[in-house]
Amino acid sequence: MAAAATGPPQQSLSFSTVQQLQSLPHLSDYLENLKTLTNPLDHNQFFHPPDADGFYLTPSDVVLRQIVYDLSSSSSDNTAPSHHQSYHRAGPRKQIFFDPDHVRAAIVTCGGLCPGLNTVIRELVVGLWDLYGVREIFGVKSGYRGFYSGGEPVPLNPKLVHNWHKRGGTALETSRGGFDLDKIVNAIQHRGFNQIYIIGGDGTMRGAVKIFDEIHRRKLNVGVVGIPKTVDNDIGIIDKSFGFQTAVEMAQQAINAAHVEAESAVNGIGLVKLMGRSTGHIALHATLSSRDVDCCLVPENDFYLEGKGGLFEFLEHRLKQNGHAVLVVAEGAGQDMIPRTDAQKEERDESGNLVFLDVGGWLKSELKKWWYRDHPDELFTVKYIDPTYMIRAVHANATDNIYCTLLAHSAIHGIMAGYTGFVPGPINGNYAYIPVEEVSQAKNPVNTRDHRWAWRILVGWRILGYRPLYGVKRWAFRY
Ligand SMILES: Nc1ncnc2c1ncn2[C@@H]1O[C@H](COP(=O)(O)OP(=O)(O)OP(=O)(O)O)[C@@H](O)[C@H]1O
Ligand SMILES: O=P(O)(O)OC[C@H]1O[C@](O)(CO)[C@@H](O)[C@@H]1O
Ligand SMILES: [Mg+2]
Repeated sequence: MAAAATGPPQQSLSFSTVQQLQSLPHLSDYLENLKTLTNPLDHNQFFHPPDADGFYLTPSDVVLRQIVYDLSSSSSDNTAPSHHQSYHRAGPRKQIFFDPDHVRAAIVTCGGLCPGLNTVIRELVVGLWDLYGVREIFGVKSGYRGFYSGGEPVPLNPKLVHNWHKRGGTALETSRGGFDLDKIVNAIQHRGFNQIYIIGGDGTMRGAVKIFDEIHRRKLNVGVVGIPKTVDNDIGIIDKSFGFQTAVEMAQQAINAAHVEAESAVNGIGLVKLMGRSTGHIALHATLSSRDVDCCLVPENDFYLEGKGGLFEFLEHRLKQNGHAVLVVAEGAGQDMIPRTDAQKEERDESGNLVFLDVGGWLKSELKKWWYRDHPDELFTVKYIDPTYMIRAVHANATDNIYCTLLAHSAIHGIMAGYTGFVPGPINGNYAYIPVEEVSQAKNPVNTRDHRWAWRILVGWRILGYRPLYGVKRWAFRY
């Protein structure tokens, strides 16, 4: 192609990056003489395509982790080993390592709720049943503790779960805490489970690593797969977690209400608190998609209230300019600024997560103090909306439902093929198998530094005062 008449000078650049294939644990790593069978999909009239060779995946089918490179740079982050990694592609294999007649699958959900949990459970059941002919599928009730306490696992079948994708929550129930490794693995052995599907967030994945390690140590013929669930979208490597988009969509209702309330008052502020313990993805995406939000506070960026570049100065400006303002805050933002008693400093939930204080309630009271101190004679209103569980206690939207289905089926194909200690997930749009240990350590903060996300950085910069005070609406349109 001819070089453009104007524009940057063209350089000849070469691209030779060696991709390291991330090894994936397999039952044959520690068990000898495992029998293999031909995949029953071979005889499935709906699945078996004319070109069977192209249908099944082999170990040479990989997904690249890094697809964006700076070809002119040899010393940039692009050379970091993690960016050169590739992962096995998810999907059915020609040979399977489990006889479907001998599979006893267990499904468990742990941690907080997330839209799509029931869809994943449903699709695990339907997929195991219809694709592979598995008939012994059990739901473990109430999280990790359900393996060893609280009654018998529930037998599951397609008829029972047929409409579960239309229900929020988890029909298997969930809980925090109760992780007792020995009791869990003893129960797995005692009940004869040989495929364990563990659906949960970062804490759950750390537990899954321990279960996988213990099963490995005991040399059990048991496959373990983690299915990452986090409404906060705080799990790394994968593109995003299921339920996140649904939550962002649900948050719009709260933002709309805050906007209406703010607009309808003199010097009105609509304040919305959204979930996000350590990451501000929900707050940020809800902000940017709404176009009604003036300021978004996320845990990844510190902010301050008073003085030049502080939140109050920004709001003062917006109220003068626009008569009202909408503020969105992620629950994990500003936690260091809220006064805590000694008891509150120590308070943790059953899983050991620090219990957060209500940043929304605190901000509301600080805003009022500020306004009436500086403007004693002017009207002012703060309407605080905390939709908390309303954004996650719903069923998944259409996009998340498809995502959950692909995740569940990827998990089944992987475990039937003998892989274990892995997580299925989309990387750059393609489903891959990632070692659960790697996923359990990978975080996914909002990237406030990368130039590709300049529009995001502005959200924080504006508050810190490095930029003129512009609303998100205006900046978001520019990019
Ligand atoms: N380091 C760990 N080792 C073993 N088990 C853990 C660990 N961290 C958490 N768990 C267990 O995992 C389960 C879920 O953990 P947690 O309550 O932190 O939720 P999560 O999986 O992080 O989900 P989310 O935070 O998205 O709601 C609990 O049963 C908890 O005891
Ligand atoms: O009140 P629960 O059920 O412990 O869950 C609240 C937490 O769970 C999450 O939804 C997911 O970690 C967080 O955003 C929130 O802090
Ligand atoms: Mg968590």
